[in-house]
Amino acid sequence: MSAASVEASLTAERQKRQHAGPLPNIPAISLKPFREGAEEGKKRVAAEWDRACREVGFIKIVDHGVPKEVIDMCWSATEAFFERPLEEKSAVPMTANYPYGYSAMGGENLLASLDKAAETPGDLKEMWNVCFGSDTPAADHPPPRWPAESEREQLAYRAYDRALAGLADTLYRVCALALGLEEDWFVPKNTQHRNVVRAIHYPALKPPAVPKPGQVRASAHTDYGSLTILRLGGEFPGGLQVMGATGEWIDVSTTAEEDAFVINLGDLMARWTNDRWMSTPHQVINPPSEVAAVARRISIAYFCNINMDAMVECIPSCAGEQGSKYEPIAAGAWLMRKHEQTQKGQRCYEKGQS
Ligand SMILES: O=C(O)CCC(=O)C(=O)O
Ligand SMILES: [Fe+2]
Repeated sequence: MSAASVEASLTAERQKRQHAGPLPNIPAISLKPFREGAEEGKKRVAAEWDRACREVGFIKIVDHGVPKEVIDMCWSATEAFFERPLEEKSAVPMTANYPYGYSAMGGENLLASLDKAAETPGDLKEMWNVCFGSDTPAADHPPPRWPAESEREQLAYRAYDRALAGLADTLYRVCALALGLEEDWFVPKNTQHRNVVRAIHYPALKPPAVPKPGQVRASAHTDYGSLTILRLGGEFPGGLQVMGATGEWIDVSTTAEEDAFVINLGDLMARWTNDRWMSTPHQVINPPSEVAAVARRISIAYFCNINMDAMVECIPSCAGEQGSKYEPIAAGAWLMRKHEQTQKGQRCYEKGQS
């Protein structure tokens, strides 16, 4: 993908945002009134959520109800995982057919998910992905694969997955009310969900490991699924940036004290809502060179993916006067095509396919 075509695709995203006024930062929403259950509080949260999804597509949530111990356990299991020798991590590789497991430094190029031929170098990160699935998984759901002697990681990730699946359920309920649907509208779409815990390690950049021209920690992209729930680390500058209303990049970080998750919407949600809500471009930039040799960063993303065979077609309350803008698509087919695009050396999609 040439620099010009990257710019063109990001410009299109910027144009979509022109209707919204510039916002100084991403909005923050407390889930407390929703979790308390009173109708009035739920409605208020849903209205804030709708506005944030229409104008920004990125939201900080606080009072989310996920126990701190569960987050801390997953965090320390993640640090321990990335300290394993490369052979142990590589024992469970991410492949074209298994979109989970371990992906080594440079193994993914997120920019490639926006177009068909990204020629920039792979992203400066390694990743560990686990998909536990729902309590009633599809028959073809692959059981999670683990490296040897990983009981601690397995327990910590399992607990995190459970807690985040619960949070995802709450967020889908907020989405449903925000779209004028019955609160449990998304429940049947998630009976066989494929939510993924993705731990990401962006190592410190010590010479000779310095970025190649154009190489960044996570290249500009939009997420593919419905909702992403991010837990951010990183006490150093050089982190997540989100495209704001007028196309500028906004730095997004969280502090330990605020105990927030950062939520963003993915392409399927934008499509489902007929672009009422945004799947916002974002990236992770490199740390400034003065601190690059020590500035390691970890984040844990939780990608909420609905049932693979669920059809995504314009939600009735989003059709408006113009009607549906997109053809219905199966969620799984969409996700797998995106995954294949980003795997280095596995560009098995047809050229010319959109
Ligand atoms: O690490 C982060 O802060 C964001 C990662 C991300 O956007 C992704 O993996 O899709
Ligand atoms: Fe992302």
